[in-house]
Amino acid sequence: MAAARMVLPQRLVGLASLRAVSTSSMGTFPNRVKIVEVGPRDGLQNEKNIVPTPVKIKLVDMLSEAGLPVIEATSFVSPKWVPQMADHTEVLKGIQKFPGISYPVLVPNWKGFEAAVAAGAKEVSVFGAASELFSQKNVNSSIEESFQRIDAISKAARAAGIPVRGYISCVLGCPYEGKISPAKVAEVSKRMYSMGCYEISLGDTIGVGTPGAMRDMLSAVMHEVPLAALAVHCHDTYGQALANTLMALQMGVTVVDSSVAGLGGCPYAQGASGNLATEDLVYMLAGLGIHTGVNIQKLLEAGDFICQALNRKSSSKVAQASCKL
Ligand SMILES: CC(C)(COP(=O)([O-])OP(=O)([O-])OC[C@H]1O[C@@H](n2cnc3c(N)ncnc32)[C@H](O)[C@@H]1OP(=O)([O-])[O-])[C@@H](O)C(=O)NCCC(=O)NCCSC(=O)C[C@@](C)(O)CC(=O)[O-]
Repeated sequence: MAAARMVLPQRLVGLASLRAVSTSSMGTFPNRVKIVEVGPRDGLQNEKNIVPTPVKIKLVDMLSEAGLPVIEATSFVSPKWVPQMADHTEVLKGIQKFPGISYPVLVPNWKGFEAAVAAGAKEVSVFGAASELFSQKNVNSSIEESFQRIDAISKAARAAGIPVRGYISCVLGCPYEGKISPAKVAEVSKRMYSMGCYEISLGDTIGVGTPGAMRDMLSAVMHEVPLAALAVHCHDTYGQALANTLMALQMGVTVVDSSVAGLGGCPYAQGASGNLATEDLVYMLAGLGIHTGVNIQKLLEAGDFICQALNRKSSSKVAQASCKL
Protein backbone atom coordinates (compact mmCIF):
# COMPACT_ATOMS: atom_id res chain seq x y z
CA MET A 1 0.00 0.00 0.00
CA ALA A 2 1.31 3.52 -0.73
CA ALA A 3 1.81 5.70 2.35
CA ALA A 4 -0.23 8.88 2.87
CA ARG A 5 1.15 11.62 0.64
CA MET A 6 2.30 14.92 2.11
CA VAL A 7 2.38 18.09 0.04
CA LEU A 8 5.92 18.66 -1.28
CA PRO A 9 7.14 21.53 0.95
CA GLN A 10 7.71 24.98 -0.52
CA ARG A 11 11.28 24.99 0.85
CA LEU A 12 12.12 22.19 -1.62
CA VAL A 13 10.52 24.00 -4.53
CA GLY A 14 12.56 27.08 -3.51
CA LEU A 15 15.73 25.00 -3.45
CA ALA A 16 15.02 23.84 -6.96
CA SER A 17 14.76 27.38 -8.33
CA LEU A 18 17.93 28.52 -6.54
CA ARG A 19 19.82 25.71 -8.26
CA ALA A 20 18.28 26.76 -11.53
CA VAL A 21 20.06 30.13 -11.41
CA SER A 22 23.48 28.56 -10.96
CA THR A 23 23.12 25.84 -13.56
CA SER A 24 21.46 27.90 -16.27
CA SER A 25 24.45 30.26 -16.20
CA MET A 26 26.56 27.26 -17.29
CA GLY A 27 24.45 27.14 -20.44
CA THR A 28 24.86 23.38 -20.86
CA PHE A 29 21.21 22.30 -20.57
CA PRO A 30 18.17 22.96 -22.74
CA ASN A 31 15.59 25.47 -21.43
CA ARG A 32 12.73 23.12 -22.00
CA VAL A 33 12.33 19.34 -22.01
CA LYS A 34 9.41 17.36 -23.37
CA ILE A 35 8.53 14.39 -21.18
CA VAL A 36 6.91 11.39 -22.86
CA GLU A 37 5.02 9.52 -20.15
CA VAL A 38 5.05 5.79 -20.90
CA GLY A 39 3.62 4.45 -17.63
CA PRO A 40 0.19 3.38 -18.90
CA ARG A 41 1.85 1.30 -21.64
CA ASP A 42 5.45 0.39 -20.79
CA GLY A 43 4.69 0.63 -17.09
CA LEU A 44 1.74 -1.72 -17.08
CA GLN A 45 2.48 -4.14 -19.94
CA ASN A 46 4.60 -6.40 -17.74
CA GLU A 47 2.13 -6.63 -14.83
CA LYS A 48 1.16 -10.25 -14.18
CA ASN A 49 -2.32 -9.53 -12.85
CA ILE A 50 -4.61 -7.87 -15.33
CA VAL A 51 -5.12 -4.25 -14.30
CA PRO A 52 -8.82 -3.33 -14.62
CA THR A 53 -9.59 -1.09 -17.59
CA PRO A 54 -11.17 1.70 -15.43
CA VAL A 55 -7.92 1.87 -13.42
CA LYS A 56 -5.88 2.32 -16.61
CA ILE A 57 -8.27 5.01 -17.83
CA LYS A 58 -8.15 6.87 -14.50
CA LEU A 59 -4.34 6.71 -14.50
CA VAL A 60 -4.15 8.33 -17.94
CA ASP A 61 -6.67 10.99 -16.89
CA MET A 62 -4.68 11.80 -13.74
CA LEU A 63 -1.48 12.07 -15.79
CA SER A 64 -3.30 14.44 -18.16
CA GLU A 65 -4.36 16.52 -15.13
CA ALA A 66 -0.69 16.64 -14.10
CA GLY A 67 0.19 18.32 -17.40
CA LEU A 68 2.28 15.64 -19.12
CA PRO A 69 2.38 16.73 -22.79
CA VAL A 70 2.60 13.20 -24.25
CA ILE A 71 1.07 10.12 -22.64
CA GLU A 72 1.47 6.75 -24.32
CA ALA A 73 -1.93 5.32 -23.56
CA THR A 74 -1.75 1.64 -24.51
CA SER A 75 -0.50 -0.75 -27.19
CA PHE A 76 -2.27 -2.53 -30.02
CA VAL A 77 -0.04 -5.60 -29.87
CA SER A 78 -1.23 -9.19 -30.02
CA PRO A 79 -3.10 -10.14 -26.80
CA LYS A 80 -1.52 -13.59 -27.19
CA TRP A 81 1.86 -11.95 -26.66
CA VAL A 82 0.92 -9.26 -24.12
CA PRO A 83 -2.44 -10.08 -22.48
CA GLN A 84 -2.23 -6.98 -20.24
CA MET A 85 -2.80 -4.70 -23.27
CA ALA A 86 -5.80 -6.62 -24.64
CA ASP A 87 -8.19 -3.82 -23.61
CA HIS A 88 -6.41 -1.26 -25.80
CA THR A 89 -9.53 -0.15 -27.66
CA GLU A 90 -11.54 0.41 -24.46
CA VAL A 91 -8.64 2.33 -22.90
CA LEU A 92 -8.08 4.59 -25.90
CA LYS A 93 -11.78 5.28 -26.28
CA GLY A 94 -12.32 5.74 -22.53
CA ILE A 95 -9.64 8.31 -21.69
CA GLN A 96 -10.34 12.03 -21.68
CA LYS A 97 -8.51 13.74 -24.51
CA PHE A 98 -7.12 16.97 -23.13
CA PRO A 99 -6.41 19.68 -25.72
CA GLY A 100 -2.71 19.99 -26.43
CA ILE A 101 -1.87 16.53 -25.07
CA SER A 102 -0.89 13.73 -27.42
CA TYR A 103 -1.90 10.11 -26.68
CA PRO A 104 0.22 7.87 -28.94
CA VAL A 105 -0.27 4.10 -28.96
CA LEU A 106 2.23 1.38 -29.76
CA VAL A 107 1.59 -0.67 -32.92
CA PRO A 108 3.66 -3.73 -33.95
CA ASN A 109 2.15 -4.51 -37.35
CA TRP A 110 -0.49 -3.63 -39.90
CA LYS A 111 -3.27 -5.31 -37.90
CA GLY A 112 -2.39 -3.23 -34.84
CA PHE A 113 -2.17 -0.06 -36.92
CA GLU A 114 -5.63 -0.59 -38.42
CA ALA A 115 -7.14 -1.35 -35.01
CA ALA A 116 -5.49 1.72 -33.49
CA VAL A 117 -6.80 4.01 -36.22
CA ALA A 118 -10.28 2.50 -35.90
CA ALA A 119 -10.16 3.21 -32.16
CA GLY A 120 -9.33 6.85 -32.85
CA ALA A 121 -5.52 6.98 -32.46
CA LYS A 122 -4.11 10.32 -33.59
CA GLU A 123 -0.47 9.27 -33.20
CA VAL A 124 1.24 5.87 -33.29
CA SER A 125 4.59 4.50 -32.13
CA VAL A 126 6.42 1.77 -33.99
CA PHE A 127 9.25 -0.24 -32.50
CA GLY A 128 12.36 -1.93 -33.73
CA ALA A 129 15.61 -3.07 -32.16
CA ALA A 130 19.36 -2.76 -32.54
CA SER A 131 19.69 -6.43 -31.62
CA GLU A 132 18.72 -9.26 -33.96
CA LEU A 133 17.94 -11.73 -31.18
CA PHE A 134 15.85 -9.25 -29.23
CA SER A 135 13.87 -8.49 -32.38
CA GLN A 136 13.11 -12.21 -32.77
CA LYS A 137 11.99 -12.52 -29.15
CA ASN A 138 9.96 -9.32 -29.08
CA VAL A 139 8.23 -9.27 -32.45
CA ASN A 140 8.97 -12.72 -33.86
CA SER A 141 10.86 -11.37 -36.83
CA SER A 142 14.27 -10.16 -37.94
CA ILE A 143 15.21 -6.49 -37.79
CA GLU A 144 14.82 -6.32 -41.57
CA GLU A 145 11.33 -7.87 -41.52
CA SER A 146 10.27 -5.52 -38.74
CA PHE A 147 11.52 -2.57 -40.82
CA GLN A 148 9.34 -3.68 -43.72
CA ARG A 149 6.30 -3.56 -41.42
CA ILE A 150 7.37 -0.20 -40.02
CA ASP A 151 7.83 1.21 -43.51
CA ALA A 152 4.32 0.17 -44.56
CA ILE A 153 2.79 1.62 -41.40
CA SER A 154 4.77 4.87 -41.72
CA LYS A 155 3.67 5.39 -45.31
CA ALA A 156 0.00 4.80 -44.49
CA ALA A 157 0.15 6.88 -41.34
CA ARG A 158 1.76 9.82 -43.09
CA ALA A 159 -0.83 9.64 -45.86
CA ALA A 160 -3.51 9.83 -43.16
CA GLY A 161 -1.76 12.70 -41.33
CA ILE A 162 -0.88 10.52 -38.33
CA PRO A 163 2.56 11.22 -36.84
CA VAL A 164 4.77 8.19 -36.21
CA ARG A 165 7.24 7.92 -33.35
CA GLY A 166 9.92 5.22 -33.51
CA TYR A 167 11.48 3.23 -30.68
CA ILE A 168 14.75 1.34 -30.87
CA SER A 169 15.36 -1.22 -28.14
CA CYS A 170 18.65 -2.46 -26.70
CA VAL A 171 20.68 0.60 -27.64
CA LEU A 172 23.07 0.10 -24.70
CA GLY A 173 22.93 -3.67 -24.37
CA CYS A 174 20.80 -6.71 -25.08
CA PRO A 175 19.70 -9.52 -22.75
CA TYR A 176 20.50 -12.08 -25.49
CA GLU A 177 23.46 -10.57 -27.42
CA GLY A 178 25.18 -8.50 -24.74
CA LYS A 179 27.05 -5.44 -26.01
CA ILE A 180 25.54 -3.55 -28.93
CA SER A 181 27.82 -1.30 -30.96
CA PRO A 182 27.01 2.42 -31.24
CA ALA A 183 27.49 2.02 -35.02
CA LYS A 184 24.63 -0.50 -35.16
CA VAL A 185 22.35 1.83 -33.18
CA ALA A 186 23.27 4.70 -35.51
CA GLU A 187 22.48 2.52 -38.54
CA VAL A 188 19.00 1.47 -37.33
CA SER A 189 18.25 5.01 -36.12
CA LYS A 190 19.06 6.42 -39.54
CA ARG A 191 16.87 3.80 -41.19
CA MET A 192 13.87 4.48 -38.96
CA TYR A 193 14.25 8.23 -39.30
CA SER A 194 14.42 7.93 -43.08
CA MET A 195 11.18 5.92 -42.98
CA GLY A 196 9.42 9.00 -41.62
CA CYS A 197 9.50 8.63 -37.83
CA TYR A 198 9.47 12.21 -36.55
CA GLU A 199 11.23 11.16 -33.35
CA ILE A 200 13.53 8.25 -32.50
CA SER A 201 13.40 7.08 -28.89
CA LEU A 202 16.59 5.28 -27.92
CA GLY A 203 15.76 2.57 -25.40
CA ASP A 204 18.14 1.17 -22.82
CA THR A 205 15.72 -1.72 -22.47
CA ILE A 206 17.54 -3.59 -19.71
CA GLY A 207 19.06 -0.56 -18.01
CA VAL A 208 22.68 -1.69 -18.30
CA GLY A 209 23.99 1.56 -19.75
CA THR A 210 26.23 4.05 -17.98
CA PRO A 211 26.68 7.76 -18.78
CA GLY A 212 29.86 6.85 -20.68
CA ALA A 213 28.03 4.33 -22.84
CA MET A 214 25.20 6.83 -23.38
CA ARG A 215 27.75 9.45 -24.51
CA ASP A 216 29.40 7.06 -26.97
CA MET A 217 26.10 5.81 -28.38
CA LEU A 218 24.61 9.30 -28.77
CA SER A 219 27.81 10.61 -30.38
CA ALA A 220 27.37 7.98 -33.10
CA VAL A 221 23.62 8.45 -33.56
CA MET A 222 23.88 12.27 -33.74
CA HIS A 223 25.83 11.89 -37.00
CA GLU A 224 22.83 10.21 -38.61
CA VAL A 225 19.73 11.76 -37.00
CA PRO A 226 19.24 15.42 -35.97
CA LEU A 227 19.46 15.94 -32.21
CA ALA A 228 16.02 17.56 -32.19
CA ALA A 229 14.55 14.27 -33.38
CA LEU A 230 16.11 12.14 -30.63
CA ALA A 231 14.65 10.99 -27.32
CA VAL A 232 16.10 8.78 -24.59
CA HIS A 233 14.22 6.00 -22.83
CA CYS A 234 16.14 4.69 -19.83
CA HIS A 235 15.32 1.78 -17.58
CA ASP A 236 16.73 1.86 -14.06
CA THR A 237 17.84 -1.75 -13.54
CA TYR A 238 21.36 -0.71 -12.50
CA GLY A 239 20.35 2.62 -10.95
CA GLN A 240 21.77 4.59 -13.91
CA ALA A 241 18.63 5.96 -15.54
CA LEU A 242 18.77 9.49 -14.12
CA ALA A 243 22.53 9.78 -14.70
CA ASN A 244 22.20 8.50 -18.26
CA THR A 245 19.39 10.95 -18.92
CA LEU A 246 21.45 13.83 -17.54
CA MET A 247 24.26 12.91 -19.93
CA ALA A 248 21.80 12.93 -22.84
CA LEU A 249 20.49 16.37 -21.78
CA GLN A 250 24.02 17.73 -21.61
CA MET A 251 24.56 16.47 -25.14
CA GLY A 252 21.48 18.41 -26.30
CA VAL A 253 18.66 15.86 -26.21
CA THR A 254 15.38 17.56 -25.26
CA VAL A 255 12.90 14.67 -25.17
CA VAL A 256 12.90 12.12 -22.35
CA ASP A 257 10.65 9.10 -21.79
CA SER A 258 9.75 8.14 -18.23
CA SER A 259 7.15 6.24 -16.30
CA VAL A 260 5.09 7.34 -13.31
CA ALA A 261 6.22 5.62 -10.08
CA GLY A 262 9.05 4.04 -12.09
CA LEU A 263 6.77 1.27 -13.31
CA GLY A 264 7.82 -0.80 -16.25
CA GLY A 265 9.74 -3.48 -18.01
CA CYS A 266 9.55 -5.30 -21.29
CA PRO A 267 8.03 -8.80 -21.09
CA TYR A 268 10.60 -10.00 -23.66
CA ALA A 269 13.66 -8.58 -21.87
CA GLN A 270 14.25 -10.79 -18.87
CA GLY A 271 15.52 -8.99 -15.80
CA ALA A 272 14.59 -5.52 -17.06
CA SER A 273 13.24 -3.40 -14.23
CA GLY A 274 11.18 -0.24 -14.32
CA ASN A 275 11.69 2.91 -16.33
CA LEU A 276 13.13 6.14 -15.06
CA ALA A 277 10.47 7.47 -12.65
CA THR A 278 8.71 10.57 -13.99
CA GLU A 279 8.60 12.10 -10.50
CA ASP A 280 12.40 11.84 -10.19
CA LEU A 281 12.91 13.27 -13.67
CA VAL A 282 10.58 16.23 -13.04
CA TYR A 283 12.30 16.95 -9.70
CA MET A 284 15.75 16.92 -11.31
CA LEU A 285 14.65 19.10 -14.22
CA ALA A 286 13.03 21.61 -11.84
CA GLY A 287 16.35 21.79 -9.99
CA LEU A 288 18.07 22.63 -13.26
CA GLY A 289 15.51 25.33 -14.04
CA ILE A 290 14.28 23.36 -17.02
CA HIS A 291 10.63 23.88 -17.87
CA THR A 292 8.39 20.82 -18.29
CA GLY A 293 4.90 22.18 -17.55
CA VAL A 294 4.29 19.26 -15.18
CA ASN A 295 2.59 19.76 -11.80
CA ILE A 296 4.65 17.52 -9.53
CA GLN A 297 2.00 17.37 -6.81
CA LYS A 298 -0.59 16.01 -9.22
CA LEU A 299 1.99 13.66 -10.67
CA LEU A 300 2.70 12.28 -7.19
CA GLU A 301 -1.04 11.73 -6.72
CA ALA A 302 -1.18 9.76 -9.98
CA GLY A 303 1.76 7.67 -8.76
CA ASP A 304 0.02 7.03 -5.43
CA PHE A 305 -3.14 6.01 -7.23
CA ILE A 306 -1.49 3.41 -9.46
CA CYS A 307 0.73 2.07 -6.66
CA GLN A 308 -2.33 1.55 -4.47
CA ALA A 309 -4.14 -0.16 -7.35
CA LEU A 310 -1.15 -2.48 -7.88
CA ASN A 311 -0.60 -2.85 -4.13
CA ARG A 312 3.04 -1.90 -4.33
CA LYS A 313 5.53 0.73 -3.24
CA SER A 314 6.54 3.42 -5.72
CA SER A 315 10.02 3.04 -7.23
CA SER A 316 10.31 6.82 -7.41
CA LYS A 317 12.78 8.15 -4.84
CA VAL A 318 10.98 11.52 -4.83
CA ALA A 319 7.67 9.78 -4.09
CA GLN A 320 9.28 7.74 -1.31
CA ALA A 321 10.95 10.81 0.21
CA SER A 322 7.92 13.07 0.03
CA CYS A 323 5.84 10.43 1.86
CA LYS A 324 8.21 10.78 4.81
CA LEU A 325 8.39 14.60 4.90
C1 LIG B 1 4.35 -8.56 -33.69
C2 LIG B 1 3.58 -9.78 -33.23
C3 LIG B 1 2.07 -9.55 -33.40
C4 LIG B 1 4.01 -10.93 -34.09
O1 LIG B 1 3.53 -12.15 -33.54
P1 LIG B 1 3.21 -13.41 -34.45
O2 LIG B 1 2.78 -14.51 -33.55
O3 LIG B 1 4.37 -13.66 -35.36
O4 LIG B 1 2.01 -12.82 -35.30
P2 LIG B 1 0.97 -13.50 -36.26
O5 LIG B 1 0.75 -12.51 -37.37
O6 LIG B 1 1.39 -14.90 -36.61
O7 LIG B 1 -0.35 -13.55 -35.35
C5 LIG B 1 -0.48 -14.42 -34.25
C6 LIG B 1 -1.83 -14.21 -33.63
O8 LIG B 1 -1.89 -12.90 -33.04
C7 LIG B 1 -2.89 -12.10 -33.70
N1 LIG B 1 -2.36 -10.75 -33.87
C8 LIG B 1 -1.26 -10.40 -34.56
N2 LIG B 1 -1.08 -9.09 -34.48
C9 LIG B 1 -2.07 -8.60 -33.72
C10 LIG B 1 -2.39 -7.31 -33.28
N3 LIG B 1 -1.66 -6.24 -33.59
N4 LIG B 1 -3.49 -7.15 -32.51
C11 LIG B 1 -4.24 -8.21 -32.17
N5 LIG B 1 -3.97 -9.48 -32.55
C12 LIG B 1 -2.89 -9.66 -33.33
C13 LIG B 1 -3.15 -12.78 -35.01
O9 LIG B 1 -4.42 -12.49 -35.49
C14 LIG B 1 -2.98 -14.24 -34.65
O10 LIG B 1 -4.14 -14.67 -33.98
P3 LIG B 1 -4.73 -16.16 -34.25
O11 LIG B 1 -4.95 -16.23 -35.71
O12 LIG B 1 -3.66 -17.10 -33.76
O13 LIG B 1 -5.99 -16.17 -33.43
C15 LIG B 1 3.87 -10.12 -31.74
O14 LIG B 1 5.20 -10.53 -31.64
C16 LIG B 1 3.64 -8.97 -30.79
O15 LIG B 1 2.51 -8.52 -30.60
N6 LIG B 1 4.72 -8.49 -30.16
C17 LIG B 1 4.63 -7.36 -29.24
C18 LIG B 1 5.51 -7.61 -28.04
C19 LIG B 1 5.45 -6.41 -27.14
O16 LIG B 1 4.42 -5.75 -27.02
N7 LIG B 1 6.57 -6.09 -26.48
C20 LIG B 1 6.64 -4.94 -25.61
C21 LIG B 1 6.63 -3.65 -26.35
S1 LIG B 1 8.23 -3.14 -26.91
C22 LIG B 1 8.95 -2.47 -25.51
O17 LIG B 1 8.43 -2.56 -24.44
C23 LIG B 1 10.27 -1.76 -25.66
C24 LIG B 1 10.10 -0.24 -25.62
C25 LIG B 1 9.29 0.25 -26.81
O18 LIG B 1 9.41 0.19 -24.46
C26 LIG B 1 11.47 0.46 -25.66
C27 LIG B 1 12.52 -0.19 -24.78
O19 LIG B 1 12.49 -0.06 -23.55
O20 LIG B 1 13.41 -0.84 -25.37
